[in-house]
Amino acid sequence: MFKVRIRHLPGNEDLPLPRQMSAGASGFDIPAAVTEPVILSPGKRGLIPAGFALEMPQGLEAQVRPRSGLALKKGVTTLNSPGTIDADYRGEVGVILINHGEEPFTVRRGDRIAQLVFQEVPAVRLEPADDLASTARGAGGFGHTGK
Ligand SMILES: O=c1ccn([C@H]2C[C@H](O)[C@@H](COP(=O)(O)OP(=O)(O)OP(=O)(O)O)O2)c(=O)[nH]1
Repeated sequence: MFKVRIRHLPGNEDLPLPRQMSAGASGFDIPAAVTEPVILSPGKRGLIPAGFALEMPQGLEAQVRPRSGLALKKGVTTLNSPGTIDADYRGEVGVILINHGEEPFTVRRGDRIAQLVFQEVPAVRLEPADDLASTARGAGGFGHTGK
């Protein structure tokens, strides 16, 4: 179990904290912290504030992921999916939403627009090398095995 500290930014104490909607849910749903409704026209994107900031232990990240219901029913998703919240980021979490649907989409205060999933991030040091170990795949990629 990891402990992640969270604080509402001033003026957002009325919003619920992100929460898991079932005991086994991976994600903590993020309520929108817009003060006025925001309308995303078809094809448009916007940065929706979440109204809170996080303090994670080093070695964790938080991913901002879409909600499948919004994606399926409205065509609304997170553009940079998954968004990355770094362990050392102390600013307000934001959700970059895009409307791929045919209808305008309205974001209202408190709407659950995305979800936060916490992940462990291994410590990695990149080591410059002249040769890389060979494999059967080699440089094949991008669909080289066919359909
Ligand atoms: O969906 C997102 C993605 C990022 N962030 C915040 C937290 C993250 O730690 C910071 C930087 O994100 P990222 O590294 O993806 O952005 P960048 O474009 O590389 O900007 P920077 O140069 O600030 O790192 O922005 C969010 O609030 N929501």
